Amino acid sequence: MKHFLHVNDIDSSASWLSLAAECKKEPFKYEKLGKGKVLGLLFFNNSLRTRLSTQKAAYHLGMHCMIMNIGSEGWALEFEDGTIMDQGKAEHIKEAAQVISQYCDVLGVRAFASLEDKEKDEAEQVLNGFKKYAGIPVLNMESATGHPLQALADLITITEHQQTKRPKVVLSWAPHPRALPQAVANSFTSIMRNNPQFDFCVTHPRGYELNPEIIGDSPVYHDQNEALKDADFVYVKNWSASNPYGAVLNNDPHWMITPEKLGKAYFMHCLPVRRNVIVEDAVLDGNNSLVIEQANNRTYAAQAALIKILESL
Ligand SMILES: NCCC[C@H](NC(=O)CCC(=O)O)C(=O)O
Ligand SMILES: NC(=O)OP(=O)(O)O
Repeated sequence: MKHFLHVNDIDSSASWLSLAAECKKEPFKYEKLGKGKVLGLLFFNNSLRTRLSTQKAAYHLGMHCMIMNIGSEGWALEFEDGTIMDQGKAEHIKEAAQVISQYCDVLGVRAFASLEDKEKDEAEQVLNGFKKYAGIPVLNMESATGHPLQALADLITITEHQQTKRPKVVLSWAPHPRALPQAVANSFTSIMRNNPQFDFCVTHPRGYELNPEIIGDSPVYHDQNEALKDADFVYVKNWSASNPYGAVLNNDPHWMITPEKLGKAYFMHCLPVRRNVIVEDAVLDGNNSLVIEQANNRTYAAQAALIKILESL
């Protein structure tokens, strides 16, 4: 039984990319694989793309999909062991996960970082709680520290548009009014490092350092213009600071991506994106934006991950 929790669960980029391409060309090719199987999708946070593209992927695979906004419609869940549950939380993950697993064959979970307790976020309490107690394969639909389905869709998109053998790919921080998770930046960095054919670097203001274990030996620039020089793909994302954890330290509008900064490079963002805060209208409305195609590829990324899971059952 396979889970899809992290980009490291992509055992071979080449084979996953060709599987996704096969699904894009012929979406119903694996329709029989999921027949009679139920995919449960649990959302502790909002979603547009993840919810609809995963549901569409399930449809292509012949699976039935059950969706619950568990964060707002379900009982508040307790994740700690041995707690006296006399406060607000009505149900323990131990029962909830076992019950759900009787209804579903595969379980997708979206549970963002709290951005309050770094240790708990890094322990992936929610995702690992379901993995531990559900006993069925778990699909990460953005957890506290990662968004591997997004990273796979991004890898597909870059591969489809690259014009040279070793394109330069820059991950750039951009300002945002709210404190956002590091999950997207983490998974994008990990998938770039797992595919060293890309000339990858990161740029962010001081104070926004990502986890050093994830960054590894990737070059990091505090000067955005220096990082963007000769870029082929510019992947833009806000994330909150690491110290103090979850803080907004910088709102400098000079980090916003403009057509001048982008030059000839392609613009990428996972969406949803704040116009004229993260990126100027002219970039999103111009020919170099890949954001719509990235969102399209979410369906085939989810389909590839679900095929690998279904084949392991
Ligand atoms: N999965 C796509 C990104 C989800 C989330 N963005 C957000 O919450 C943006 C919300 C806002 O713009 O208010 C994030 O950054 O991880
Ligand atoms: N990119 C992404 O995961 O979008 P949603 O948050 O809308 O699912």
